[in-house]
Amino acid sequence: MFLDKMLEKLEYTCLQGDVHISITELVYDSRKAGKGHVFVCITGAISDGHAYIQEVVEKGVVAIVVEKDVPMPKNVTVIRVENTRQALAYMSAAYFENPAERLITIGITGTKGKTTTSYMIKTFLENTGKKVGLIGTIETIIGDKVIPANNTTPESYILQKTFAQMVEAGCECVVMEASSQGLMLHRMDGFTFDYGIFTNLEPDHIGENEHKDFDDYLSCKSKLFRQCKVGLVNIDDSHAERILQGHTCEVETYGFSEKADIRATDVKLVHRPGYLGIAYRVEGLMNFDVDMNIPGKFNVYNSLCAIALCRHFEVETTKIQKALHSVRVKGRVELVPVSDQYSVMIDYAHNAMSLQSLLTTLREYNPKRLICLFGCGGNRSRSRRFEMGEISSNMADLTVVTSDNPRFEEPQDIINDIIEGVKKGPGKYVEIIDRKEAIRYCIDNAREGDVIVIAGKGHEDYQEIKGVKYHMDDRELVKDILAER
Ligand SMILES: CC(=O)N[C@H]1[C@@H](OP(=O)(O)OP(=O)(O)OC[C@H]2O[C@@H](n3ccc(=O)[nH]c3=O)[C@H](O)[C@@H]2O)O[C@H](CO)[C@@H](O)[C@@H]1O[C@H](C)C(=O)N[C@@H](C)C(=O)N[C@H](CCC(=O)O)C(=O)O
Ligand SMILES: Nc1ncnc2c1ncn2[C@@H]1O[C@H](COP(=O)(O)OP(=O)(O)OP(=O)(O)O)[C@@H](O)[C@H]1O
Ligand SMILES: N[C@H](CCC[C@H](N)C(=O)O)C(=O)O
Ligand SMILES: [Mg+2]
Repeated sequence: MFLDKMLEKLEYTCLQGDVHISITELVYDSRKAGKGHVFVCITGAISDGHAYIQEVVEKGVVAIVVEKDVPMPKNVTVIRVENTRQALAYMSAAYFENPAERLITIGITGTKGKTTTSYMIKTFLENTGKKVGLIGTIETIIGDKVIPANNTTPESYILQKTFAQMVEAGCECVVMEASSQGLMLHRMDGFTFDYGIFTNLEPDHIGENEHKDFDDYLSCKSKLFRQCKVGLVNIDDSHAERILQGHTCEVETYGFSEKADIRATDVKLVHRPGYLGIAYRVEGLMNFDVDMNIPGKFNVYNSLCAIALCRHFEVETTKIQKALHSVRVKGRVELVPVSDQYSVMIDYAHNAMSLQSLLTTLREYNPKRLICLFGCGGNRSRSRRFEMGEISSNMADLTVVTSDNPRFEEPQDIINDIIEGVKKGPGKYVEIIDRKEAIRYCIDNAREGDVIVIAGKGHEDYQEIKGVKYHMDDRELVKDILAER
């Protein structure tokens, strides 16, 4: 492909050389650069692509794209843009021949519920015979191919490449999570979503390398509604109006509010031994009953917005009802069969909002005791630790503080932060740094009627320590502990 074709939709200045040159590959990592490539210099969180110009020129790169002043390398085209991440997105879309235009694209943003909703939508749409690709926190699914995820929303080049592979695999639709960082870092620039979904908003992802404050977080999420054709918005969320500020899409609303286009009413918790579920009625633009065998009031929101979306695809009501009865998402309110006497649940709640909503909804099922085990990730928003500690202390009968992914921090330091939060509330707590031993403690001390929540790691099958991911899966830990008893 010619460089000028890749730059077509971008504003740029050619500082040196010719733009009508043939390019063999688009790269943004010097380690992958080679002859005939164009290299886009990204200013990253850890390193700066502009520092590798000499290296890539020696490897035979014919053009570079920069956003900073750099010494001019010889015999190479140099393109200057305002923002190289944005340039990478536009160039990637062009390089893969705008695959998003050949897919129905559905993007979901919000603090919580994105992953759950995306699987519900995929399941519903597949019931109409459509082939649906998925991109999110757990994995990317392209037809029969499943690739574990690195990021919830991948870098633009990977995203566009994935879209192209989906088109190739015969997918008609793609449902994806649009993370706030993904929106902030221009990973989804260069195409328009057919549908944008807003689940909810609470402060999160605020801190070093993440968002500078709540306004920035909110404004990144709102970007989706200037980049989609139809927006489906949770009208009950107090931030809905701000999320829609400056929107350019058609808007449809869902929620419990009388004003919502699609409403949930008559919510009933379903509690049978070894079974926690929820039932409700859909009203407004659609009318039917729903009975789900996954728990949690928040799953009313998740399923309601998936239903609202499916209305646009004319999915038959009976198919939605059937799909909802069987839908399950790995590591999201996932019940592990352990005992008839008590319940063990693996969940991905790893911030204040999710833990609060999780524990609130589990309380409603009237467990004898609610036991909450969790740790917090290192090198992530520190405020999560104090907040989660306090919430658990206020809402659980017993909090078991342990390790999550410490990354480059000391596990004990993270635990100390959590305990500072726990101490603000009235709850009892124990501290067991080793995650397996902490789970063992919960199981050894379980009593009839208890609900034990193992929170924070959900689908993850690793524990990340100092840059290395060691195999660890909460499901396997539970199984091993039971076998060792
Ligand atoms: C902190 C952060 O956001 N890191 C992400 C980011 O890294 P970065 O671009 O800052 O990379 P960097 O290492 O500083 O390097 C800068 C540039 O120099 C280049 N480089 C680097 C070294 C070298 O030798 N040569 C070279 O050319 C790199 O290729 C890059 O282009 O860009 C990478 C590629 O897109 C991401 O994989 C990586 O995500 C890491 C894994 C991450 O954990 N990110 C989190 C914060 C994140 O994005 N989370 C959101 C939301 C999660 C959710 O709540 O669901 C997500 O969407 O995943
Ligand atoms: N609509 C919701 N509102 C509040 N909490 C929710 C909602 N849906 C799920 N949760 C809680 O949040 C956790 C994460 O849910 P899910 O993975 O669907 O959200 P997400 O938006 O994809 O999160 P992440 O950004 O971490 O990937 C669940 O395990 C559950 O505890
Ligand atoms: N996508 C989230 C995942 C956090 C999950 C938790 N287990 C942790 O490691 O902090 C993040 O990167 O902030
Ligand atoms: Mg997710």
